[in-house]
Amino acid sequence: MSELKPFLGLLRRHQGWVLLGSFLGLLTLFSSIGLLTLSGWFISATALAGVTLASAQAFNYLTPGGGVRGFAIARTAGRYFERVTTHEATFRVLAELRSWFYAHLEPLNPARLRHYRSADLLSRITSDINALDNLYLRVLSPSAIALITSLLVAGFMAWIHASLGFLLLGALLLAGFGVPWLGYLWAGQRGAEQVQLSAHLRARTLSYVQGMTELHVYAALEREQQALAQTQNDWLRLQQQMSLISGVTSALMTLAAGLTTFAALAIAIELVSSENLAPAWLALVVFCVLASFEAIAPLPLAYQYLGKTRAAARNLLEITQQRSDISFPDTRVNPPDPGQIEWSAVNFAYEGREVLQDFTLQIAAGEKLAITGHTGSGKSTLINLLTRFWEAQSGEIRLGGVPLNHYPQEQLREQMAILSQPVQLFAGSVRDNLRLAGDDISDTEMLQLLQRLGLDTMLGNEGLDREVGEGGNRLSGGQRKRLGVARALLKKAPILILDEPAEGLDAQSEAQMLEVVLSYRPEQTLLLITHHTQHLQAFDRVIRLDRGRLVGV
Ligand SMILES: Nc1ncnc2c1ncn2[C@@H]1O[C@H](COP(=O)(O)OP(=O)(O)OP(=O)(O)O)[C@@H](O)[C@H]1O
Repeated sequence: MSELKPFLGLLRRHQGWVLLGSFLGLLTLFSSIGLLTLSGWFISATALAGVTLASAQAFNYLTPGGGVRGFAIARTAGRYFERVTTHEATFRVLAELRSWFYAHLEPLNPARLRHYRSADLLSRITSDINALDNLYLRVLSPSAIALITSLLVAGFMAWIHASLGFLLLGALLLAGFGVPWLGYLWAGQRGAEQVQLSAHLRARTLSYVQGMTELHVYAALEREQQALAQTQNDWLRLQQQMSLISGVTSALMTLAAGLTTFAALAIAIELVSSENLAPAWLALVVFCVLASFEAIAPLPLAYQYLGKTRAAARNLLEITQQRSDISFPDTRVNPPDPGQIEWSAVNFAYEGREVLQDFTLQIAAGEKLAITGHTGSGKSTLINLLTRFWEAQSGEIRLGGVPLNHYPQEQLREQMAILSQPVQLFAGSVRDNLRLAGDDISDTEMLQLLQRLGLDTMLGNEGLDREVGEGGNRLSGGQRKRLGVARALLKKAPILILDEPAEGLDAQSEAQMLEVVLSYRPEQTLLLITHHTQHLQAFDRVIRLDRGRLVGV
């Protein structure tokens, strides 16, 4: 259970709401038991009082009647406020959990996250975190309430007669521990399997939806649908097994309540016969015993799903306990030569696969440099190292004359505007996407640049409000690229890095785009990665990378 410890710490931060919710839960349960107990006594006492005229006149109807009404009101109001506060507590804890998880996820560089699928990470941040609401709402608070209630109600019964007290305490402890424990053991690994299977189902569904065009084209739709249906069936089978367990444990609880009530009735009849108990108390005992089982009724379901909660907790901790291998200092640096880039004897391998060998290159501030080379020769890797998404195994990279690892993360990001491969556009308008480059960019500036890049016709009547669709899917490949180039150009940074900006562009659009890129910020250092060797005459230098080494500098 150690995996749940960090989450208990998070609960403590909202202990006011947590305790209030539990207190109201306790109050509601007492009102409910009190209502049934007092009603049982009131009905039988009233009936017995009516046997003779004298006893009927002497009987006080008002106080117990008021008590019944009081309990009924307290139960209704208590239930309402208990729901409000426990849900408030849960939502606060969930919000805290999401921020906590994201705060741990965000610093993990792509190198750390490469083994996770994005649908898997999404699943952790949504359903795994949601599964943790079971911990407070269904496990901790109801268990504490059940224990306190069992002790108090059994104490009350013992006050009536010791044998009734022992019977109720024994039955509540046995059923309250035994049945949930049985549910927990029986569910076993099924809860954990549910977590893995639903993440798998989500990832599979996502890739099915995203890849529908390819699946259609390759006539593989049916095969993928069958695989998806198989995963879904596995998931449903697991759900059925869990439903069977909850059905059986809930039946056991009802059986335990029935048997205990029956035993309590037998004892109470004996006590009434031996005149150790007033006859009117017979119904009180029966109703009180029956109602007290309400305290332990929710426990089996909670403990049955505890395995799921634990698996969700482990999933989250697997991410949050990772430390980024790349750390950034806090103090800003003062680069003497902003825009200058220098790689000195850099060696780099992805998990043992060598990409850069003794790589040395200097780019002067303001220089316009194009890097060409075969696919897979390591061009994009240069960007991965410059952004510190990955760290070189040896050698040094300097930016503006300062070692790269001396830059705080924010300052490092300020140094570069990057068009990555593939370009990432966000669902929203053209303006929303360009705004990422800076909040202070005016519409006029955006429109002028889009016009220079030949993108003004794409805007149509909507202008900058034109929606680009999810991932830019309402734009053509070439329009997406150019919009990405525009965003990179709009960012005021000493260095501009463009990875394959000409991909998907015809020769004329490519020449137009390069002309804009070279002239938009003349003082900016430009590092262009491309397979296209035409239109590079205006660059200061064109170099070629071959299997991680420079050739033809
Ligand atoms: N995240 C990664 N993990 C493992 N290997 C990688 C990773 N990224 C790239 N590689 C490998 O590193 C080598 C260099 O990749 P890189 O993307 O730098 O090449 P590139 O020259 O930019 O290729 P292209 O022109 O096709 O974009 C390739 O062999 C590639 O398979």
